[in-house]
Amino acid sequence: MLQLTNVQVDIGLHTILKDITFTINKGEILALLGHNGAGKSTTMKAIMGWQEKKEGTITINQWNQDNEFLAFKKEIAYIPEEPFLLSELTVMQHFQLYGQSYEIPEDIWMKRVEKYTRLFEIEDKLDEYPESLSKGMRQKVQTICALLPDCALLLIDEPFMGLDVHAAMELEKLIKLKADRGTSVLLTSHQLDRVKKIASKYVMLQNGVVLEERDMRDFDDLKRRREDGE
Ligand SMILES: Nc1ncnc2c1ncn2[C@@H]1O[C@H](COP(=O)(O)OP(=O)(O)OP(=O)(O)O)[C@@H](O)[C@H]1O
Repeated sequence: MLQLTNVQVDIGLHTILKDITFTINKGEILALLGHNGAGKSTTMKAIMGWQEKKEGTITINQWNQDNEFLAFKKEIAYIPEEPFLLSELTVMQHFQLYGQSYEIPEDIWMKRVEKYTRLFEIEDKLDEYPESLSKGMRQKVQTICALLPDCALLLIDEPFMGLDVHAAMELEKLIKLKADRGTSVLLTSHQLDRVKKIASKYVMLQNGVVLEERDMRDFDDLKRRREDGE
């Protein structure tokens, strides 16, 4: 489904990502792990085309990012680390914008807006502008925008950060549901306990290179063996 091959990203004189190669299959949830500065957000931005790559290829299904960018982009919904909302649009207008951009049928769009605003407890904020929302509420709006369409790939940078306990639990369930219905999910998170519950695979980044790509089940075993010096 998503394939990164030998992706390199330079920022200024520095190589931030080097030879990044991994795959996510249809309906798979893959966690991108690593310390602060390992290159997780840069990988997400490179997939989105927000960060130019120097080398390598990124494809989703049959679409190559370099040659068919619009078709490629339409396959992705993205929740960035920092909410990215438009100050001149209300909450509802953001949902309408996503509905139109992703051509979601009106009845499905309506049902999802009702469901997600109820689950994330922001039904009473629909006419508000981003500046009057708390950071967590802005995060919820951004999250709902990305959950509205049925994209092939859902990219989520730190999905649970800033969300209250209830919203984080709902999001966890919704991510699993999306994956069960065929969406592939790439997420980054420092909340390992939560990630271990939902991801089936992980890619560990270190200083911009892939250290390992494995089943999530192997994570604790490998960590223990490393700590034991095996
Ligand atoms: N715009 C930029 N200009 C210069 N360096 C950058 C820029 N963006 C990222 N970097 C560098 O790229 C490296 C990877 O950053 P990135 O944000 O991808 O890490 P991360 O794994 O997402 O970290 P975190 O867990 O802290 O979110 C870091 O060394 C960072 O300083």
